This record gives sequence, C-alpha cells and structure tokens, in this order.
Amino acid sequence: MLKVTNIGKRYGKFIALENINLEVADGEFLAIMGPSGSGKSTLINILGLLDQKYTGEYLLKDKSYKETNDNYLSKIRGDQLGFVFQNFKLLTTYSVYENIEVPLIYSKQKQTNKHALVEDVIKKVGLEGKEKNLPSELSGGQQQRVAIARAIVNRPNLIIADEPTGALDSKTSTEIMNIFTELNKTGTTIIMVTHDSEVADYAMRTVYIHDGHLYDDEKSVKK
Ligand SMILES: Nc1ncnc2c1ncn2[C@@H]1O[C@H](COP(=O)(O)OP(=O)(O)OP(=O)(O)O)[C@@H](O)[C@H]1O
Repeated sequence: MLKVTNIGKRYGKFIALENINLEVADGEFLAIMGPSGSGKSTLINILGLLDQKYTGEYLLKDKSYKETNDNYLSKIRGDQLGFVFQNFKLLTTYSVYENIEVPLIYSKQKQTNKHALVEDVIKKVGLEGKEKNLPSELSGGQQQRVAIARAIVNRPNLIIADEPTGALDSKTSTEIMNIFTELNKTGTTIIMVTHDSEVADYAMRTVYIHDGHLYDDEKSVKK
C-alpha cells in the first residue's frame, strides 16, 4: 500500500521527524503510538497527502505525490483516502445523510447509484433511522460512526484515523473499534494513531514514535 523511506520533517530548526522508514502492506491494520508531541500527527499528515514539505521518499501505491499540485492532490485524497479524526469534524448544518454524501459529490469518479452507496455505509456503521438527524442530535459514538461512514463511502484504499476513540468512553470505543476491525476484515487498510494501548490491540501491528523517531517495538524506544 505504502512505503516511506528515510523521511524527515523540520519546523524551522526543530526536527519533528528523522529517518522514518515504514512499509504498510495492503490489508494491514497498523497502530501508531507515542507520547504527545512525538510526531504522530506530523507523520500521518504526510501519509495522508496533507503535507508535501518533507525530505525522503513517500510512495502511495508506488507513486510519489511530492510535486503534485494542490488541486490534483485533493482529488487523489478524495478518491484514495478516508480520514477519521478524534473530534469527528462533521458539517454541523448538514444531516447525517448529507455528511456521508459529501465525498461522493466531490468525487469525479462515476457513481451509478449514490443513494445506494450512502445507504450501504449507513447500514455498515449501524445508523439506520438517523439519516435526517443533525450531528448535534447524536451521541459522540454515533457522530464517529457518521465520520467513519463518510470516510468509507468512496471505497478508499486507505483509512487514516487520528485518535478515533480519543473523545469516547470505553464502551463506545469498543463499538467503534469493532467497526474498524470489520472494515479491515473486508480488505480496507487502516492506519490509526492512538494513545491507548487497549485500542492499539485491535491492530495487527503497532509501531512507536518517540521524539520524531520510529520504533518497531516499545522496548527498543531510546529514552
Ligand atoms: N506547525 C508547527 N510549527 C512548529 N512546530 C510544530 C508544528 N507542528 C508541530 N510542531 C512540533 O512538532 C512536534 C510533533 O508534533 P505532532 O503534532 O506531530 O505530535 P503528536 O505526536 O501528534 O502529538 P499529540 O499526541 O499531542 O497530537 C511537536 O513538538 C510540535 O510542537
């Protein structure tokens, strides 16, 4: 799915990432753990094609998008990637249905039956009957289900989730992680940032970031 070779990122003199190497296979479910400020968001912004200002090489499906212009890049993001964030980032004046439909409206891909696609993902995340509700009328867990449905409606190659359970209680977190597990079982590649080792346990593999360096296991983290 993707290959990162010797990636570095600086903010002025501050080194946020150094010599990052990472490969993620098709169908993998990877967790990225690390303390606050360690570089997790910086890394997933690069993986999610939200940041092109880095050194080293990042290939997504064997292609580099380092020099790609913004318009084309947002099209690639819309077609290939799905994002899920801690604070849901839903459109507050749009209904559940409309929020989920948004990526289809912007996608240039042909969709013969947009309505069927939206209804299908609504079912997948268990939100039947809530189509007309506004996000403010839903619980946190339900709002995250909307965000997941929105992320998968375009059938992306890769889902990038940044602390998807960070704002949820533990029972709701379990429900959300079960949805991710189910999606992964049906072939979706997932990269998830989390602080929570119980949440990371749902992934097939966990890597650790500490002070901008990536480690394959917790014991090798240099402190
Ligand atoms: N735009 C920026 N300008 C300067 N420094 C930045 C910028 N963005 C991030 N940093 C610094 O880079 C480091 C890594 O930040 P990053 O947001 O990637 O951490 P994180 O691991 O995602 O943290 P958290 O878990 O708190 O979200 C931090 O020390 C942060 O202060």
